[in-house]
Amino acid sequence: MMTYQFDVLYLGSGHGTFDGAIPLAAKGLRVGVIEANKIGGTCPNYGCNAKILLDAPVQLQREFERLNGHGISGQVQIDWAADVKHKDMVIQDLPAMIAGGLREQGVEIIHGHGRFVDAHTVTVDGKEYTAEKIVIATGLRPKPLTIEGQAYVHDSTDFMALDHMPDKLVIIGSGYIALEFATIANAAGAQVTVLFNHEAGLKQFHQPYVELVLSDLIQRGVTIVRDVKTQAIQSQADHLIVVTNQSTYAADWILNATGRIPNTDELGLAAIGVQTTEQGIVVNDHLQTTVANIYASGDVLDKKQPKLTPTAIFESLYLMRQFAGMTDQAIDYPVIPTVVFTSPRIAQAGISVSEAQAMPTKYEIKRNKISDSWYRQVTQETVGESTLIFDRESGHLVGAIEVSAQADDVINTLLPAIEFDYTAEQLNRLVPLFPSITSDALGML
Ligand SMILES: Cc1cc2nc3c(=O)[nH]c(=O)nc-3n(C[C@H](O)[C@H](O)[C@H](O)COP(=O)(O)OP(=O)(O)OC[C@H]3O[C@@H](n4cnc5c(N)ncnc54)[C@H](O)[C@@H]3O)c2cc1C
Ligand SMILES: NC(=O)c1ccc[n+]([C@@H]2O[C@H](COP(=O)([O-])OP(=O)(O)OC[C@H]3O[C@@H](n4cnc5c(N)ncnc54)[C@H](O)[C@@H]3O)[C@@H](O)[C@H]2O)c1
Repeated sequence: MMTYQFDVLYLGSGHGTFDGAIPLAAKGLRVGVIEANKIGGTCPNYGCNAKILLDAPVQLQREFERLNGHGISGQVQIDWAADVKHKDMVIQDLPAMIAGGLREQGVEIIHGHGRFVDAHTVTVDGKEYTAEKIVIATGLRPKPLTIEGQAYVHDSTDFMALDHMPDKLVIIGSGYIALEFATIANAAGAQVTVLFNHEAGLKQFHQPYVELVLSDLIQRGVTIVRDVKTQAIQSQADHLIVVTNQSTYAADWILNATGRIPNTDELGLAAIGVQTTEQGIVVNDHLQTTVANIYASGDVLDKKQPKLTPTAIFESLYLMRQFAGMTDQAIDYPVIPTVVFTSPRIAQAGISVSEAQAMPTKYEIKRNKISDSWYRQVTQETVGESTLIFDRESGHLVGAIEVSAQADDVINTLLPAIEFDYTAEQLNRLVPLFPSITSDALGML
């Protein structure tokens, strides 16, 4: 019988890995993690944590704006350079903290780019590591633009490291990153133009709510250009020009936010028989690839679930339980909520409005204006709406969508009712703190 150095070896150290690798090693398994870049991967270093720190002053600015003249006065100015410094200060220790958590349980961390030699062997800088099971959790990277002048565009990581906010920012894209970063840059004083390649933005979100967010951004001076094809970037003496099929746009800085692609191409997967698609690694319902001892986790999967941190955490914990012999069941995904951190935000969970509209005999749709919620007057919140979807037969909540400053908190509050199919009796026994947004959110049921 072959003996391997590790029971489980992970490629990548993001949430698709470490949430599961730490408890797995704590159970006594020999675990290794190979990381080419910063420990912790995208979310802590260049994703969620970094982004939300830059968004916090925007939220404060908006709340101040709403309460201005209601007991406070003045203006909140964002000092971008100081804001970026604060972000760096808060996140700089996360890689060491995560590495510490891994090492404390005996996980060996190997720095470098891993590539398969065979189904049980990975090479890093010429040194080979063997494992009984290998988990590919290599995540995504920005999709490059394939146009003339592409070298002049930057990605989301570059944006969050900018030492000053450019005067004129052009953003190419219409998804999460395009609209969250347009919100932040506009609040920090940039003149922002966003180029959509379609008529609609944020296609996975309820479109009337997306339009509400877009009209708020337009009112604040953001230019949204729809259905436009970006053709080239040209460099002038002191600025850049974005050439499109509609017009040209001057820019000091250009953000490419046209999506992210899986890190599968430099792993040697084809040679060992691991099947991939353009969306990522093909797995079965046990997250097992087409090679029996190789698994995959997180954003790198070809999956229908949203490619988000909570999904990656759920998958890494599922694999931990499977490898530790705690389950042999297929992965059973819970309801995964999604939010776009614009201002106002849009958050949603469960059955969507379009799904409900397609089955009117099964689902009932109820709309609530946030002006019906007393608690919103605390911060003078006036822009917003929520849509709740109920199963007609049981009367239970099966979906919720909200656009408002506190949409993320409202959807988090309603999530257990959707996931655990709460009955009216169970809801009656939920006694939230009062006054609170939670109390108002549950009051809608
Ligand atoms: C700007 C931005 C904002 C985001 N905001 C949110 C948010 O608000 N909420 C949310 O839920 N999600 C957000 N996300 C998504 C979230 O970051 C990802 O879903 C999450 O990081 C996925 O974890 P992962 O472990 O699958 O991949 P990653 O965190 O990307 O980790 C993969 C790791 O693998 C390493 N790697 C790749 N190839 C190799 C190799 N051959 N050898 C060794 N190492 C390798 C990479 O260096 C990387 O560290 C955001 C993403 C971005 C880019
Ligand atoms: N709040 C959050 O949870 C959050 C925030 C940021 C990022 N993320 C994650 O990060 C990943 C990447 O986000 P993203 O915004 O880059 O991708 P995305 O897939 O959300 O959006 C990409 C957008 O770019 C558009 N596009 C594609 N090619 C284009 C072109 N040539 N010109 C103009 N537009 C083009 C697409 O139509 C799409 O709307 C996603 O997996 C997302 O889940 C999540």
